[in-house]
Amino acid sequence: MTGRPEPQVVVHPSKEDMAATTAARLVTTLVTAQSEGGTASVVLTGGRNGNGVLAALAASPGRDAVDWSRLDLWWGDERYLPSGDPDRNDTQARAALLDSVPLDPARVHSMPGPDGPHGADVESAAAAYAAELADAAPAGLATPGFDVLLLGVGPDAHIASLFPESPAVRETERFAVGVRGAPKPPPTRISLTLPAVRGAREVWLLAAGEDKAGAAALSLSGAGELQAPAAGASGRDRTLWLLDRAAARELPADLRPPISS
Ligand SMILES: O=C1O[C@H](COP(=O)(O)O)[C@@H](O)[C@H](O)[C@H]1O
Repeated sequence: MTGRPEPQVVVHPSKEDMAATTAARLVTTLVTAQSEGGTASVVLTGGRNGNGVLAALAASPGRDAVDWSRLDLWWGDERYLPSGDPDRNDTQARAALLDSVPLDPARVHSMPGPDGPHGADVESAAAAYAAELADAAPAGLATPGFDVLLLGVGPDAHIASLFPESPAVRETERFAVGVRGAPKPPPTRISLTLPAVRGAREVWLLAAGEDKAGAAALSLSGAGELQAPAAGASGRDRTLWLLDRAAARELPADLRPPISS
């Protein structure tokens, strides 16, 4: 994508350090956004690395610097399961952090599930989420001004529920789509699309663990977004790859920065 800053890569000594440092970075970014604009807006990710960051934030004294009542929360994707299902991304985020901070429930924009008004019709549920995004968007835009959009990176370089070579990763018009037949369970999901991801001010890709090394190297070495959806994720102001040492292991030497302590 032209006209965007090049991705920045930060390598942390361990997965735990990556989670704690990213949590601190998130606090700083949210506090700055709130002091400049009154509110802040974050898109959460599911997965092990995203939940690790939320758990680190819950455990950090810095969390009290955020005005949680003035934070809008959205999701990058959701596993299309009934509310409260332990495999839903929002259930896991609530357990890791959201249940322990004083959020305004009206600002928590979970994606629907099959127990909601759309039943098994995941395409309608995704369209409803796209409409919710549009309702919260500034005039003339289709998505809210996301300050930070978090993305876990799967071992196959998927982000959100945009899997390699899938129809969802090819979507260029809609901002949220239904996904069927995902290669990772559960097969039915809702996902933001690359156009929605690219509307965020900052996009942070989280990858810790050996199983992410191939995906990080592929995405950062010029692969196309159909093959490596993570390669297509970028923020308007900043794209940050936040890795641990194991996930950085296969990066070409010229892309591998010193380990940050
Ligand atoms: O299923 C999903 O997986 C990805 C990556 O998860 P991880 O456990 O391999 O880190 C996640 O980003 C996505 O939100 C989720 O629905």
